[in-house]
Amino acid sequence: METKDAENQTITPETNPIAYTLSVTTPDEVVSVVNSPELKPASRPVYELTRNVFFVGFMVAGKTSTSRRLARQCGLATIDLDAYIERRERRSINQIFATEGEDAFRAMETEALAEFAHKGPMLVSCGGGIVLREENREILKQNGFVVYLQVTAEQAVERVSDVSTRPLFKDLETARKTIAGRLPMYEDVASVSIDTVGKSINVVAQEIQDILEKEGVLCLRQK
Ligand SMILES: Nc1ncnc2c1ncn2[C@@H]1O[C@H](COP(=O)(O)OP(=O)(O)O)[C@@H](O)[C@H]1O
Ligand SMILES: O=C(O)C1=C[C@@H](OP(=O)(O)O)[C@@H](O)[C@H](O)C1
Ligand SMILES: [Mg+2]
Repeated sequence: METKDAENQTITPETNPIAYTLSVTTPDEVVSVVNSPELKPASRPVYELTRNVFFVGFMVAGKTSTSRRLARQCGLATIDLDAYIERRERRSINQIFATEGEDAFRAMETEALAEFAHKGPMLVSCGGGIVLREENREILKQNGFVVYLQVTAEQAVERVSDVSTRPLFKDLETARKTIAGRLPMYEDVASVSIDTVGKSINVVAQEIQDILEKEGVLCLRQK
């Protein structure tokens, strides 16, 4: 499938490796893009990861946007599990929920997580419900550094512009209950927790970069 950027130019591994990794349809593609000898010097990654970094947290915490921002500022590969599932299935998350139900989606989510856990290291933004399955929590804990982005139900409602793309996002009361119910699971997997309330995506991304460098998860590339 051909991918275009904001100027409607075709994105290839050579022209824009970071954007390209957002749209792969097989896990092996990410590895070949990032390690491609064809990359122009200007496109080569500046930093490298020593481990995967998984982003978890409730819907609209900023997992997708923050991991993309960090990928761009550090020159890292990133994959969004929801976007990957949508491209591979050629259907939206909403359509998958509507036609096959949540259990079928959760099975696809586990499969995608397990695939990417061993293709990195890379930034992996997960869907908000990734922590629901114990199997997933084990994969997260054993295969990388887990960044838990915290958000309140009030802030989530303020941020969410279009609930129709998130079948499980209903209203403030449901968001409160879901966050409370998932909290122990997010805390169980978290290597670090970051409060995102009142902070911009750029500020959160910089905070994460500083933590990853301090923890030795993110290093300047040697060559
Ligand atoms: N820290 C933030 N400050 C303001 N808006 C944010 C922040 N993080 C995310 N958003 C906005 O919230 C919406 C959902 O963000 P997204 O990254 O898709 O969240 P998630 O992947 O956690 O569901 C987007 O419109 C995004 O611009
Ligand atoms: O919290 C959840 O159960 C879900 C979160 C969504 O991802 P985001 O957290 O990126 O919105 C998406 O995976 C699906 O709609 C289910
Ligand atoms: Mg997301």
